[in-house]
Amino acid sequence: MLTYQLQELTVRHPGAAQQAALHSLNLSIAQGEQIALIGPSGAGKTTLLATLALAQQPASGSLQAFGVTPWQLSHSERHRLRAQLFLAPQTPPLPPRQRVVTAVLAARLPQWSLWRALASLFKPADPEAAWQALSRFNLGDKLYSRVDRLSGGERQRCALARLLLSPAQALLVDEPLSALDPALSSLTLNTLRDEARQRNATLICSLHQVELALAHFPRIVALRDGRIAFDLPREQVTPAMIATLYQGEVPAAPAAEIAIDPLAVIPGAGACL
Ligand SMILES: Nc1ncnc2c1ncn2[C@@H]1O[C@H](COP(=O)(O)OP(=O)(O)OP(=O)(O)O)[C@@H](O)[C@H]1O
Repeated sequence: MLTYQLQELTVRHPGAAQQAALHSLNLSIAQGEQIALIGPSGAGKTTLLATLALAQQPASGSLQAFGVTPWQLSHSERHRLRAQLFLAPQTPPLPPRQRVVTAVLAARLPQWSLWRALASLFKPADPEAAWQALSRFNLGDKLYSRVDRLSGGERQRCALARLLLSPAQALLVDEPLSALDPALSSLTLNTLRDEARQRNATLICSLHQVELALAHFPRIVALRDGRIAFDLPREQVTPAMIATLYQGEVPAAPAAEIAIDPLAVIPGAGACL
């Protein structure tokens, strides 16, 4: 079963009508796949994730999600389909004065009645579940903190804890590591991958850290200038391809790390999925 099928998909941002952010993409993604999206700044990674989350309507081409064509559905049918998708944006829009427990439990709002949702604002309905989700990102001690007292990295992990509580079957994560140190980066990617594997969800994660993309993800989709530069199993990604992808850009990873054989930094290469 396919989670996504894109054919000749072109996406333009409102106000940038002349310039497409994504040009004629063709992509098939099977249920349960784990994919890293890489590419230089402005390549189109966020736009692709927003399009897959049905937050951005394509200008042309076709997009199927879970076998249906979302933009041909009624508004309410598309809303129901969105419950199967979870987008964790780069900068999570968490209400600043809210407590972490409430912000995390908000992931369950679509499943709750209005009455239960309102009641949970005053007395969190299932703080134990929120604590467990936060603990998997090493953040259990922040359960009752206010969101605006969290650091940037803690906010990001708080948003990812929401993902664990959502029932989504496609997990779309935009640069989850930008504010995290190396140990937390690995913990975060491992937690996301374990969760996706356990529920057989599809995981698509954009990353600036090429070495972590190669170390954690079996399939690498590289974007440049809104086009797919390559779409390969990580074993087939060469240092030359990475160098070409980031040519003319300041790479996120130091040149020394990019210039080495990617397989050399992959613990148990080929063992994923
Ligand atoms: N809201 C917007 N309005 C107009 N153009 C936009 C908008 N958002 C992004 N773009 C443009 O679309 C293209 C793709 O941007 P996108 O944010 O998807 O790239 P990215 O690969 O995620 O970049 P980064 O790694 O810097 O986050 C860029 O040329 C960008 O300038």
